[in-house]
This record gives sequence, C-alpha cells and structure tokens, in this order.
Amino acid sequence: MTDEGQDSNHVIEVKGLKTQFDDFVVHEDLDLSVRAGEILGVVGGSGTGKSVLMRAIIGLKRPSAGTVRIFGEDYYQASDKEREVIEQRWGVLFQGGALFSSLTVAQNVMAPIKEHLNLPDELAKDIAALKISMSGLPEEAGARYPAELSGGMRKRAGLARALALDPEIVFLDEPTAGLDPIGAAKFDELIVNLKESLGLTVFMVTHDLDTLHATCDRVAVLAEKRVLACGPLEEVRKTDHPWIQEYFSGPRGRAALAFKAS
Ligand SMILES: Nc1ncnc2c1ncn2[C@@H]1O[C@H](COP(=O)(O)OP(=O)(O)OP(=O)(O)O)[C@@H](O)[C@H]1O
Repeated sequence: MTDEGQDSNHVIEVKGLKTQFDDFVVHEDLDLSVRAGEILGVVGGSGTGKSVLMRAIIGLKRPSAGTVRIFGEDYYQASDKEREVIEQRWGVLFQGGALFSSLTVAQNVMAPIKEHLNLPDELAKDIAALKISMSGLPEEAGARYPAELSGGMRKRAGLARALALDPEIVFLDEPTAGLDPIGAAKFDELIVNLKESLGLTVFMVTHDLDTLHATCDRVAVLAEKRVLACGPLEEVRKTDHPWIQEYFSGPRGRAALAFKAS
C-alpha cells in the first residue's frame, strides 16, 4: 500500500531508484514522494537502506538508475550551479550531529552561513544565535565545543546548523538515537514545533516508535529494496507484511501506541 500518486505539492519525488555498491543492490525500483510541510518518517529493518536512501536524495550517493526530483528539479541532471541552489534550500542533521570538533557551536552554525551567504560577521553571528535559540539551547551553549555538550545538546546544535540557511526541507538521520526517553520526547516536540512555526518539510529516518507516533504525518516502510508501504501510521500498521506486523504490533509497537493513547 502506498498513497503516492501525482501531486504538485511534492517537494521530493523519487522514481524507479536503484542504488548499489558494486554488485550489492540496496534499492531497486523504489518510489517515494514527500509532500510540502509534512513530517515523513522512514523506517525499516537494519540494513534496508534508510540512510543510503537519504544520501541518494541529498546527493551523497549517486543512483545507478531512477530520478530524484527536489522542488521539481531533477537533482542529478542539474548543473553544478542549480544543485548549489537546491542544496541551500535543505538542511541535514546527520547521526551524531557531524559537528566540526575544533569549532564552537556558534562557529559550527556560522559555517554554512559564511560559506553560502555574503554577510558581515556580526550579522552571521546574530543569525547563528537565533538558530541556537530556536533549537532549544541556552545562549551560552554557542561558546562551547561539541565535546563539552551532552548527546541531546549535540543533536540540538546539529539541528541549529541544519537550520542555518532557513531551509525548506530538513533531513534527520535517527535524531533521537542515543537520547534518554525524556530527551527524545523533547526533541520530538521541538521538531513538531519547528514544522508548525516554519512550515518545514521533514524527512526523518528513525527506529523510534514513540517518535513516529509523536511527530509523523506519514510513514514509509523500507523492505525488499523498495518502499513497501507509505501513508498515515494507522493505515501502514495494518499492512499484511511480517516485518510491518512485527514492528508495529509487537510488544514495543503496542507500548508506543498505548503511550500515545494515554
Ligand atoms: N559505503 C558503503 N559501502 C558498501 N556498502 C554500504 C555502504 N553504505 C551502506 N552500505 C550497505 O548498504 C545497506 C544499507 O545501509 P544503510 O546504512 O542505508 O542501512 P539502514 O537501513 O540505514 O540501517 P540501520 O538501521 O542499521 O542504520 C547495508 O547493507 C550496508 O552495509
């Protein structure tokens, strides 16, 4: 079951995607669309290719077949200049934050601003401070180095950097992995607030069932090299597939559902 169809409201459209490492095929004939303003959660068993899919969409893993359209543009057919324009319209939070360890949080957030926008230092600093605050970090966190932050703070710092250029799409790779349940729930809340206040589209790879319930408008399940089901969680969880049944209706899936209902 997928509810893809044609929709001019799609900001990401992946069609017939094939990715591989030498002879090892990760995705084959994969279709997926992401609608403007939604939070789409991508789930699937370990090694099903969630991260590789995200990397294929953001230009870090060239597909061997298929198309990736972002904002209506064919990303892999675009010129370098066109690609640069597209890339400035998204932000990425990699697992672990991927911050520069030798830079402070503020300098990390300023890095994309300085690289892409020709702004005076003072203005870049003010923008960085705003993004740090939007990500729920105290002002003084800007002066700290990544190693001096807790895991949850590092995620927020990574998010501040992902928001640096006022993106329309944010890609999140397992944003709540490694956070305690309270920290994870707060991060979920932050993502939903940012989506609502900024109109962000969010593409999120996650294993976290509570996050899926708390944040996602739709869920895409990766299995058998493609998107096996995509739609609202209540519909996807009814799909008759062993992994989907195990994942959503196993003990942890039932607990997440009960938590949501409480
Ligand atoms: N650089 C690489 N070279 C070779 N194989 C790779 C590379 N990156 C990923 N793979 C393989 O591609 C497959 C999909 O990897 P990917 O990291 O996307 O899985 P995933 O669904 O995100 O897994 P997990 O939930 O465990 O993080 C895996 O079998 C992995 O070993």
